[in-house]
Amino acid sequence: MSPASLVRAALPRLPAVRDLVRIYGLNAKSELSQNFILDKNVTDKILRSAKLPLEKALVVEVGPGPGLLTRSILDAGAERLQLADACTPGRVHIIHGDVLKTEHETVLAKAFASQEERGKLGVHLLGNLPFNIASPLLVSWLHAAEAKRGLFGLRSSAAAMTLMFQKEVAERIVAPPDTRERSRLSVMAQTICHTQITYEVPPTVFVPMPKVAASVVQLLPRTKPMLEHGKSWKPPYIYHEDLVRHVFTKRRKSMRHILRHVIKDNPDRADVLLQDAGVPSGNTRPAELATEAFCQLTELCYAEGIKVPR
Ligand SMILES: C[S@@+](CC[C@H](N)C(=O)[O-])C[C@H]1O[C@@H](n2cnc3c(N)ncnc32)[C@H](O)[C@@H]1O
Repeated sequence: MSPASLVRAALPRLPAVRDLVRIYGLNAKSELSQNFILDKNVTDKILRSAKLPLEKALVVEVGPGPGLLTRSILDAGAERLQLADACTPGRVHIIHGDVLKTEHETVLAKAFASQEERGKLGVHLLGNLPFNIASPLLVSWLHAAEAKRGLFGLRSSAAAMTLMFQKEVAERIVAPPDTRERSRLSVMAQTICHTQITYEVPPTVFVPMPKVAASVVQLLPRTKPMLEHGKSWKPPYIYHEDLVRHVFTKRRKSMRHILRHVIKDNPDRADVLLQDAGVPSGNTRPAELATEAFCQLTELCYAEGIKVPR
């Protein structure tokens, strides 16, 4: 028996999640986007498809609900929910609160007794996210990853994210240029991370069954950020966000048209900037633009002090 399985064998058995749901009379609340997975085969598959080395990692799970995904995380070797806490002392720390309002520092302070310990572990953010807050949460993490802040600032390789989204949102996050799904979220995410769908989850595995399917997306922060291009300065990510958002609000227009309206006092500059950013033609539409070209355009516009409508 391996040491890990010895520890596991010595622990009291956790009640089955289906029993916990029954014992505590848990009802999924739609206002909290609660759709639970009560099949461990599914949560194990989510973990396996993530292919993450979790043994030496702090795993931060958002919205554990009845805790089945939590069990799969623990079985994958990560550090250890209330009942799970009692059965696996010290491995689970629970923070009650709105994830959008919880400071990363609160999580770090719960997980690590000292500053020195923080550098020793990688961080993985995992979760079957509440669909109603998934996109704003991801964007806030992208900002933190870009700035190497909080949970994303512990090591040179920033925190990996393995997160379940509504299928349609997942497809937007990973969408390459020239696809129907290509959107603001695709460019924002792909500027900072390598993205891929690792697992498609059919609606039938959730209780209650949602109207839409879900997909697990893995986002691995790039070691060489796209917004730098070897320069000693870089435009703020928030400026990039403003430009990308503005451009996609006019997704049916050409890039030339959009940019000419942004640079009202010198519209003829638009073609030069697009050319310098490597955009093949002024007629290119926002969804056809590669992430690299968006980043170059952001750099050029920022360097020229161009104000982007918010
Ligand atoms: C889709 S359920 C997933 C539950 C569980 N992980 C599973 O897979 O069965 C989303 C969970 O996030 C929680 N949640 C909803 N809004 C939240 C918020 N703003 N902050 C933290 N958790 C939230 C819900 O209570 C629920 O437990």
